[in-house]
Amino acid sequence: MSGTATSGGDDGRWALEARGLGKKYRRGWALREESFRVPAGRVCGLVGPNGAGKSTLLGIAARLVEPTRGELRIFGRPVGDPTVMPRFAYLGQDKPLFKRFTVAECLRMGQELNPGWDQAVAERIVREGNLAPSARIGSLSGGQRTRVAFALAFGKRPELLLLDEPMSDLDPLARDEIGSLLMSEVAERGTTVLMSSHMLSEVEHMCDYLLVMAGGRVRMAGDTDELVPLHTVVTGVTTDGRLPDALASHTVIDVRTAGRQFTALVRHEAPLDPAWQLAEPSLEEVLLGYLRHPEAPALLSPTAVPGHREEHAA
Ligand SMILES: Nc1ncnc2c1ncn2[C@@H]1O[C@H](COP(=O)(O)OP(=O)(O)OP(=O)(O)O)[C@@H](O)[C@H]1O
Repeated sequence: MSGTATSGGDDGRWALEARGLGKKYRRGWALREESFRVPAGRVCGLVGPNGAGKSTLLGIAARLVEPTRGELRIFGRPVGDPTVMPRFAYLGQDKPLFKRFTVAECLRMGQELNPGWDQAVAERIVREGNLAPSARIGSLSGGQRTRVAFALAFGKRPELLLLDEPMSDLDPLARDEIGSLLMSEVAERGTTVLMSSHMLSEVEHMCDYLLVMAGGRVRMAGDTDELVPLHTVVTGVTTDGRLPDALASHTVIDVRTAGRQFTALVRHEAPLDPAWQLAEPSLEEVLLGYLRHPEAPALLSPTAVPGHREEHAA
């Protein structure tokens, strides 16, 4: 983990720390006074169904959305603190680039606005997409515009990258290339990434931390390595069409029956019946279980709970 507690009272161990963070729109709460944290140096997948509150959370972190309640800290500083802005880059779903600018002019703007600008990195991303520096943004395809937006985000050399469904309009090759670039940034520079995505295979491949949301609430948060092994896929037989009583000793997240057989994703809280067939689920299976059942009891690992002391995070 790359973040450290720094002088001046800020605590760099937590890239994001939310306490009672809420956002209410006229039609209701988009984020319901939630508390969680994301350690620095991690790639955190932000997962949830449409309308879960993911963009709202990313918008609050990027200072585009004003919270109604609570507080969000970035690297230990309140999100409104002027020292926070240069430390993150945000890539929203609509990527608002100036359409009349050329690609080169966009990069020049990035250079002028950002003191730590890395022109070589930004140019490389543009070049690998075969984009002419003289091409106007308005003439580019959606995926090509996304590439320029990525060049601007990476060129800023941020400590925190806030990405709202960043790769949804990239072709498979560009997706693979930008994904690798993201992973090498994380490995080389300890950049923290908070990335919303509906592509569970992408989340499984890239993310080592999770924030699962539904209905404006956090349903699961923590280290993937800690969360996944708390679950088991149990297969067994029903009795007279009923699920076995012993299943009720565990938290059942998702259960399906086919003929006399049942398959359940459970959070095991006691030894599991040896008559059942047991398997460790993939991250994708766990995510699907929680997405299908947003009413399942929330699961936050200690690292994800603000105020919880975490020795190995220091
Ligand atoms: N500017 C806004 N004004 C009013 N309501 C809003 C606004 N932005 C979001 N909402 C509402 O807040 C809730 C959460 O929306 P949000 O965009 O954060 O969800 P999301 O998880 O990012 O969804 P998606 O996966 O579809 O992008 C939704 O019910 C949405 O209608």
